[in-house]
Amino acid sequence: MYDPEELAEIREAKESWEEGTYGDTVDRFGEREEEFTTDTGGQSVDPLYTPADVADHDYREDAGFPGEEPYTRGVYSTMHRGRLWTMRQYAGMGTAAETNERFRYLIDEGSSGLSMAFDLPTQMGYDSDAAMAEGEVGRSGVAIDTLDDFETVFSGIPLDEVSTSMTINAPAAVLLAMYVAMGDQQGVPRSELRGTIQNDIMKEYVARNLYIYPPEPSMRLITDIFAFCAEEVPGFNTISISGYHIREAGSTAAQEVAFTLANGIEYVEAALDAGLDVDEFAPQLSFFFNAHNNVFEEAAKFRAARRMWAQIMDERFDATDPKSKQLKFHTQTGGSTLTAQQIENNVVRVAYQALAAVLGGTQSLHTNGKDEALALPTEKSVRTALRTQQILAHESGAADTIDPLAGSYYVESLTDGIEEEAFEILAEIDRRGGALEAVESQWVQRQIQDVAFERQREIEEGERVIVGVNEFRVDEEPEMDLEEVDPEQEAEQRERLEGVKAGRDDEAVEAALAAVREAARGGENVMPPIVDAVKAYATVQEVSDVFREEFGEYSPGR
Ligand SMILES: C[C@H](C(=O)O)C(=O)SCCNC(=O)CCNC(=O)[C@H](O)C(C)(C)COP(=O)(O)OP(=O)(O)OC[C@H]1O[C@@H](n2cnc3c(N)ncnc32)[C@H](O)[C@@H]1OP(=O)(O)O
Repeated sequence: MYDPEELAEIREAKESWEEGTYGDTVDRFGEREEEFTTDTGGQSVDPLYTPADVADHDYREDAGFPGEEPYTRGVYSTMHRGRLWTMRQYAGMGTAAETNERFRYLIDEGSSGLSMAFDLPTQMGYDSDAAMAEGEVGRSGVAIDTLDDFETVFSGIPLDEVSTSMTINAPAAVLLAMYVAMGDQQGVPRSELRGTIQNDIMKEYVARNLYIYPPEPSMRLITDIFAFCAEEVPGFNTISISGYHIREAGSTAAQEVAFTLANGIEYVEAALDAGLDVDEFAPQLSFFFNAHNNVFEEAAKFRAARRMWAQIMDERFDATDPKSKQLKFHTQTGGSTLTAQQIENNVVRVAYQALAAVLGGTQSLHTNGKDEALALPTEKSVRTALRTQQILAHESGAADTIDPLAGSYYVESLTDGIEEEAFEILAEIDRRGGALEAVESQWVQRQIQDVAFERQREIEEGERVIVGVNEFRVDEEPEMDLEEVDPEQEAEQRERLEGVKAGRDDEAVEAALAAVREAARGGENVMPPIVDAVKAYATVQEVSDVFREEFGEYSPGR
């Protein structure tokens, strides 16, 4: 990209700067650290970057233009100038009615998409009246037992006007079926439904641990969803391949990218093995990443991930539809970076993390509430979190030009570095027989644990400064006004479920569940019978139990 002669001059001038102007000062005063590294320690950070650091860059091949391959600069041609990212605050409160209230509040305050958090029993395919559910109903999100709960959650919310993301994995097929049934009830054509189901079982095995079935049938459920959506709900994102939890478990930024894309590759291969055509399902794959504190490293990570996915889809899978190669992603600010000490400092952390996500070209963003690591966020902290996005969108200028960090010698070098490291990890995963093998043998988990352990040591020994935790401490009682879950609501939800069960047509439920079983045993797509079952008010657990009986349950460490 640069004239070789000019480059040689720059290199020479930099050497003389290093020896003279800079070197003299370092000799006299030193620097704050012996070695500077990126937040996750993967790359050392030089004092200064120059054109020499991007000398081997080919602008068109490595950066290109927004909306064009390799999508380094963004998946859409106008990016945030054309449409701001979706402000999508993750929420789910105890009962369906409370969740409906919070959703309406968020929409009134300017949220542009919904993101539904489910309680643990729902995420594990249990109803609120199951013994396993005791003490957990409505705690970490909303309890959904039947379509009746969905009707309450979405009351007054037209599904053709708002897109909804659902953080549901093992029982994703059932909740997707409920969303489709809800749309049918509201008279919204299926082709107009917009949203995302997380549906990412691989990262449950790696980091989040909310799995039910063994890998093979889990993959079958996922590819059935891909096929069903391609036919019936083509605008829905069928999966949100998530690096977020991998990073929360302690990975580096490069590992986050590598393990997430490796899981993506595993899904594409499973779908191809199931006989789908790559361009039929790949446009609706979506991704989900974390944003930690190092603004430049994080922005570079998003750029690298886009460039890598385009290459993988092109070279490995021969995708031809441009949409198959566009890595669209949601970002959530880093939960593990929040501190209980001086809780208001979290607002500042979240703002930097959100800036990184926007500079990195995110499609959708959740900004954490300052209290989110401790409890469900209060209405006030949710509002501040949303306002953080609105200030970024309307006051900071960060959304006014596309990929503004491109061309920064530093950020381009970081982008290259993350890409290189992540491709090396992908090659190692290939050598180990693919992502599933690497996860089942615990290799992936061990890689993450090693980094997490080292990071914890650095914090404990004061090598890594966490403001308010190991430095800049104050001696004060944390002032916290945390959201509390009403203990009565568990009993209320059980009664509600009992009422639905008493009022439904049991024979219709039996027949619908039998059809689900038949599809599970045979090769038919399981989605149409699940839609029928939820319309008959079969519960999440009743459908999940059919699969438990047919597929068995997973226990790790075979
Ligand atoms: C931690 C916690 C836990 O563990 O419990 C969690 O997991 S929370 C996990 C929470 N997860 C989430 O919330 C995941 C959210 N994910 C998503 O929303 C999706 O997967 C996403 C990342 C693809 C974003 O989808 P989205 O609908 O918000 O945004 P899109 O980018 O698809 O844009 C919406 C529509 O606008 C169009 N559009 C957007 N921008 C432009 C532009 N500049 N020019 C022209 N068109 C544009 C798109 O083509 C699309 O249209 P069209 O639709 O017609 O193509």
